Amino acid sequence: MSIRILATSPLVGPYIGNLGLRFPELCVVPFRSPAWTAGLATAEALVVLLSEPLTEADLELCPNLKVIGTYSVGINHLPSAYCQQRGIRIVNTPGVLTDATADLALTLLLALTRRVSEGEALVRSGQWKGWATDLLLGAGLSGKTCGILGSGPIGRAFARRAWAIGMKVFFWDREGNQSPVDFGVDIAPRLLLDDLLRQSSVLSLHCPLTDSTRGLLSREKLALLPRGAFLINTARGGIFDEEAAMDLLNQEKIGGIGLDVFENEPALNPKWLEAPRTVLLPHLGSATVETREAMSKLLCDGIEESLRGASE
Ligand SMILES: O=CC(=O)O
Repeated sequence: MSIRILATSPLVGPYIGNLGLRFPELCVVPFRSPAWTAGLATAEALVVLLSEPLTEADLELCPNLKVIGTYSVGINHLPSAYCQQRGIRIVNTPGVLTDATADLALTLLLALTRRVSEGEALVRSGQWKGWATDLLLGAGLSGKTCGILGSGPIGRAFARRAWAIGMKVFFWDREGNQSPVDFGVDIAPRLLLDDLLRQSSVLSLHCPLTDSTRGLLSREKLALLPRGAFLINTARGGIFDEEAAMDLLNQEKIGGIGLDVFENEPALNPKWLEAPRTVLLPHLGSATVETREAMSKLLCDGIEESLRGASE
């Protein structure tokens, strides 16, 4: 039987299994295993994870390919321009992971500013001597400014959360676009990047990784942040210069960094493990049962629609 749908994971929930009932030519095998490579020759649909980058050369081996489903909202691991040229549809999972990702960004921000990891480590170490006036004092957020890079659904969802804890919100997305952003509970100004950086006590990244956002926050740009600012990234590694951010952190110019994503993850720069005032998570933005199931459903529905649409 020749393979029509080539997936690298059963995903969360019953949806890939159900798709297999309707398309028996579905096969789940590890990414880049010999069986996966062999399946490319007949595959009409590929299902991959965000940690499984596809190249043009891979897709050259798929003469029948109609659709690629990625279990992520980000599509920076796929050759989009090539897909467009060949009429290969990309199905991703926007919308359903918005709240989970914004929740995680807020979790990082609160954990960082209220020194949650240090407090927990102290309690678990058995060294806690009791309540003290100056024990692990953190930074308050109410009344402070929050700059948000990216005014898409996740940036706006994070803005609502920042607003709810009393922060004053500003956005930036594309240079030159200065129309205010209505984020559902308030309307926030959109600033030029340098102005936003100069004013952000907290900077949270919510833009995709593209040719125009890769390396966007260079050493010079990061240096514009006010002394003691907090940087949160739940978007993608590669948007800011990690070495420069670590230098600014060590010089106490940056107050703290909360990261869910890294350049070259999971092989992170070992300096992160030694860096002070950081909270580091293993790319958990969409990691709730409800969200991952909703992502599976959206992805499998999109694959089915693409295959049926193509054969009708
Ligand atoms: O990072 C997570 C995603 O792109 O879904």
